[in-house]
Amino acid sequence: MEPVTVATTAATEIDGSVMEGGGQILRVSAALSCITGTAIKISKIRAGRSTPGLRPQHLSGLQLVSDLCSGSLQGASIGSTDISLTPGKIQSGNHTADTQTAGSVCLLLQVALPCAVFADASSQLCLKGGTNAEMAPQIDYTVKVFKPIVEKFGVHFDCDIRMRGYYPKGGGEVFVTVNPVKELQPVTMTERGNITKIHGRAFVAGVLPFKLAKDMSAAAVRTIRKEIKELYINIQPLQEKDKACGNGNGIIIIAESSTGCLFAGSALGKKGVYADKIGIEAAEMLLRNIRHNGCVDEFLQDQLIIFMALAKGTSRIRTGAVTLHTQTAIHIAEQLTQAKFTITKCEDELSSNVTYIIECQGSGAANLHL
Ligand SMILES: Nc1ncnc2c1ncn2[C@@H]1O[C@H](COP(=O)(O)OP(=O)(O)OP(=O)(O)O)[C@@H](O)[C@H]1O
Repeated sequence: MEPVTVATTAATEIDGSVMEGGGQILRVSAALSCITGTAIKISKIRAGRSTPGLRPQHLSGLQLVSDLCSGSLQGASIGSTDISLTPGKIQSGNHTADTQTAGSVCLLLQVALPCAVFADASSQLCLKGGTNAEMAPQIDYTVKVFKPIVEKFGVHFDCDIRMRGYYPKGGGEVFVTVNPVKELQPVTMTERGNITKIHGRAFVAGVLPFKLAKDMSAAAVRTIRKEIKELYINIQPLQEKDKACGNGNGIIIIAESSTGCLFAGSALGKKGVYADKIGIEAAEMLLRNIRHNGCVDEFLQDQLIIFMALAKGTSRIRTGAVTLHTQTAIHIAEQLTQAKFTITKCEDELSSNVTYIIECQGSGAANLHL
């Protein structure tokens, strides 16, 4: 058992440049610092990136965690490469974070959610920034793919998308209510089953013509059809009206399996890129993620590591190729908790399919406030 306590010992040093070397190291280590009560010092933050140090999304994520755990956050400003966080008691209630850019609200939730689960009562998080941003989950991914799967660990939250926001303006706002839990349950997801359903949304917002949404959807359906003949594919073209700030377009396509696995492919419109290409990009991402016989896509993999590390008991998840993001999250989780991960390669001789089982003996973090 790892009690949720107030930090008393020397700070654990985290190398922010290790492995993937990006913002994820900050989120996993800050959340685990908050939950385990361990003070941390992170150095060489995003050292290998073209703009090293904290970007607005990382800074507001750290400030949010510090606020959530009544912590002391030192050295955190835009561009800082060294910060320290000394956590206090996790506070339920209202917390707000604003990237003031199109920085992803989903990445704010990624760092805050595990912390809020260990509060003494429910938390209300008002998160502002981009809802559908590049290199991050789209909010639709967080709600339709991530949420049903983390519920298996016992993590329950509701998300009200009050305003969508896109690059470069941002201006999106989501309101998330998180319920606390005593401890997290381990999860086993090793049987992929058959793909039974493919659905999604292709959207335009602001001044962009509705035709773009229809073109993204049609191109995505055509691409998926080449590999999957028998299933009805419903990718709804949508015009975002009142609840959207600025201009944007994008698509997310979700596949469901007979055993409850969820996979997604997604893409966002970019200046000068044809809508068809956006649709094809998302469809190819989805196909890539269901071609292997794993139970999660390349993104959910890394997003589940912190919950596996915190759960009480052994979790097992079958994946496709293990990403560097996942390996990095494991590295940090093992540094800050007693969790032990192993990765086993599984080769299916009949199908020549290669999958991996990520197994974790969780640290069994206990919420002593409940
Ligand atoms: N298309 C996508 N769908 C779902 N999740 C995604 C998608 N793209 C990225 N993610 C998730 O977003 C997170 C991105 O983490 P990452 O550390 O790369 O971002 P970051 O904080 O912007 O840092 P950096 O700029 O240093 O890379 C990961 O958890 C990843 O799984």
